[in-house]
Amino acid sequence: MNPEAALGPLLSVRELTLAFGGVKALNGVSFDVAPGSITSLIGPNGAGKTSVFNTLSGFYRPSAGRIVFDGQDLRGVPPAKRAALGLARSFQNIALFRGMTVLDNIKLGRHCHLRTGPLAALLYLPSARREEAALRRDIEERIIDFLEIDHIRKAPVAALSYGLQKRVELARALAMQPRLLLLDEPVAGMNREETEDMARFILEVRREWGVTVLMVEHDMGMVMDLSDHVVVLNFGQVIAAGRPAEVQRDPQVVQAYLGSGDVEGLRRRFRGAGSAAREAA
Ligand SMILES: Nc1ncnc2c1ncn2[C@@H]1O[C@H](COP(=O)(O)OP(=O)(O)OP(=O)(O)O)[C@@H](O)[C@H]1O
Repeated sequence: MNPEAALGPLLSVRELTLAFGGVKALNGVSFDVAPGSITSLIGPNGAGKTSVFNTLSGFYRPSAGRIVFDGQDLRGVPPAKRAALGLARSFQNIALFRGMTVLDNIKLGRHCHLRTGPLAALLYLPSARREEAALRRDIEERIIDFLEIDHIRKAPVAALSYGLQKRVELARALAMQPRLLLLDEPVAGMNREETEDMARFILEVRREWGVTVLMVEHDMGMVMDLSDHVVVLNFGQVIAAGRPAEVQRDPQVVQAYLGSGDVEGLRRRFRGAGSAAREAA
C-alpha cells in the first residue's frame, strides 16, 4: 500500500458528475471511505447509488470528478485493472454463472490475480497447474470455510436458494482479495435468517479479513446497525453524511428519504438483524 494513502481515506470521491442525456444521475458527489470502515450509501429509488457503484467499478465514465483509491487516481483505469487493484463488487441482481458449480464460480473471481491467466490455466501448463492447486487450497481453507458453504461446493449455483447464491457471490468477490468490497444490496430479497447470516459475514469480512466495505442497501435496520458511516444521496447529490444516529436525525434525510416510506415499519421488521450479528461476531 502507498504509505501516504494509509493516513487518508481508502477511497476518495470528489465532485463526481454523470449524465444520461438530460438526466443528471450524479451531480457533484463527494464522499470518503475510511480504511477498515463499513460505509453505507443510501437514498430513495433513483437517487444515484447504482450510478456511483458503476462509476467506481469503471463501467460508467463520469463527465467530471475524481475517484482516488488508495492514493491512485482511477481515471482511465479499466474495470479489470480496478479489480486487480483491490476493488471488488457484488451485484444487485446475482451475476453468477448459474450452470457452473459454486467452486468454479469462486475460481473465476480469482482470475484477476492469476499470473498465468485463464488461457494458460485452461491449457494446463505446469505453472498454471501449480497455481491452480495453491488457489484451490486457499479457497477451500479460507473462503469456503469462512462462508460455511463447504457442503455445496460442487453444487450448480442454479440449484441453490437465493440466500446461498448471494453468499456464493460474496465468496467470489472475496476470492478477488479485495481491499474495498462494494456490496450492492447484499440482503435484498432475503428472509430474516438469511439477512442475519449475511450481516454477520459482512462484519467478519471487515474484522477478520481486514476488508473495507462500501454497501448500497435499502434495509434500514441493517444499514443503521452495521455502518460506521452513512452517506445519503438524493437526486444525484449528497444531502447528508455521518454516523448512523446523526444521519437518522438529519431533517433533510427524514424529508427526502426516511420520511418517504414506511421506514419505521422497516426498522421494526428488521430490528435486531444487524445487532444480533454484531453480538455474534
Ligand atoms: N443507463 C441509464 N440510462 C439512463 N438513465 C439512467 C441509467 N442508469 C441510471 N439512470 C438514471 O439515473 C438516475 C439514478 O439512477 P440509479 O440507478 O443510479 O439510482 P439508484 O439510487 O441506484 O436507484 P435504485 O435504488 O432504484 O436502484 C435515475 O434517474 C435513473 O433513471
